Amino acid sequence: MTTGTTPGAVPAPAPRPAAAPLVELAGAAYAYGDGPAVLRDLDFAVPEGRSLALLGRNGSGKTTLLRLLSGGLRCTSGELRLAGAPVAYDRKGLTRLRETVQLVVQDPDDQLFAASVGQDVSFGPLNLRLPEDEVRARVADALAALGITELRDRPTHLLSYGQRKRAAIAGAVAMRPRVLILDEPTAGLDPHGQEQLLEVLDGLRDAGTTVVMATHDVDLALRWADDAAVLAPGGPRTGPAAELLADPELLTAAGLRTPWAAAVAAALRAHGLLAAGEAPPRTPEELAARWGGAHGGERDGEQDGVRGPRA
Ligand SMILES: Nc1ncnc2c1ncn2[C@@H]1O[C@H](COP(=O)(O)OP(=O)(O)OP(=O)(O)O)[C@@H](O)[C@H]1O
Repeated sequence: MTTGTTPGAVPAPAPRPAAAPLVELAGAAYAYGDGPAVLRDLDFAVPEGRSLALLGRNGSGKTTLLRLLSGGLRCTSGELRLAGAPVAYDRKGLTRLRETVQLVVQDPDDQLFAASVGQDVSFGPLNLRLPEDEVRARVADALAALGITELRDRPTHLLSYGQRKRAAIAGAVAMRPRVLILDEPTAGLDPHGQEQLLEVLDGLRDAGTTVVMATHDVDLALRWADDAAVLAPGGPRTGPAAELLADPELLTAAGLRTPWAAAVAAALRAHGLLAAGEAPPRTPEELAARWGGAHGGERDGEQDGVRGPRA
């Protein structure tokens, strides 16, 4: 096992063994206690090997859905399936699920509990009773992937909020999940921290990890995600992020605003500056580079370093 030093450099997960979706909810419903169903009749398969942004208004059930997918909550009806087989909520079944699916909750303080970063990140692999060398390699790789190798011996309570977020994500990454789920991971991060985190998540996805992120940030979702899942009153809609987040009816129904890039694309089209089928700009930098005249680059040129979803 190699121990990488480049952020985002983690070993690729094992290839998919089954034709069925790796993780899916089938006919799932969930209600807290005696309360009304938060989610009902939910069929939701996580598109594999891609990045997915989960969006919806406050209280629409994003966190609940993520907890159902990761086994923290159990459907009140319907089922969670792993590679086509219903998940057994016993120790063995949940261990198997957690080897495949890892959830990073929104508040890192709900996830970090060991004295030092290294101890915290090693907790999951140790729990799997992996050999010591393997645990060491996983911890080193996860810390490197998150760019926090130098924080290994730092007490967790002395970390900044952004560092705690990274440490919590490293703990999940050390489990080498094939599906990494994050609940609002960019909330509370400054713009630089957000960009760094998105690069880390891109690195994980490019290494083969499926990355699912709940977010309220439609601009970030459109820029970062391959796919989107929008929790709307009629049920969730899943599809290419560029398609769903340019659907005004869906956005209105889900209480989401129009992403900046979608509004700019509509304006460019209205002025005949964007041909049908031509990719719209995803960022202000790309707008300036392609349409900015003296302020930007070539009209058809792709600006180096401009981030965008994969084709
Ligand atoms: N522990 C709980 N007990 C009872 N009801 C809960 C609990 N957690 C969430 N709910 C309710 O379930 C519904 C969905 O909540 P959830 O946290 O899944 O939504 P969300 O889309 O993640 O919201 P937000 O965008 O505000 O984070 C809400 O009506 C909420 O009040």
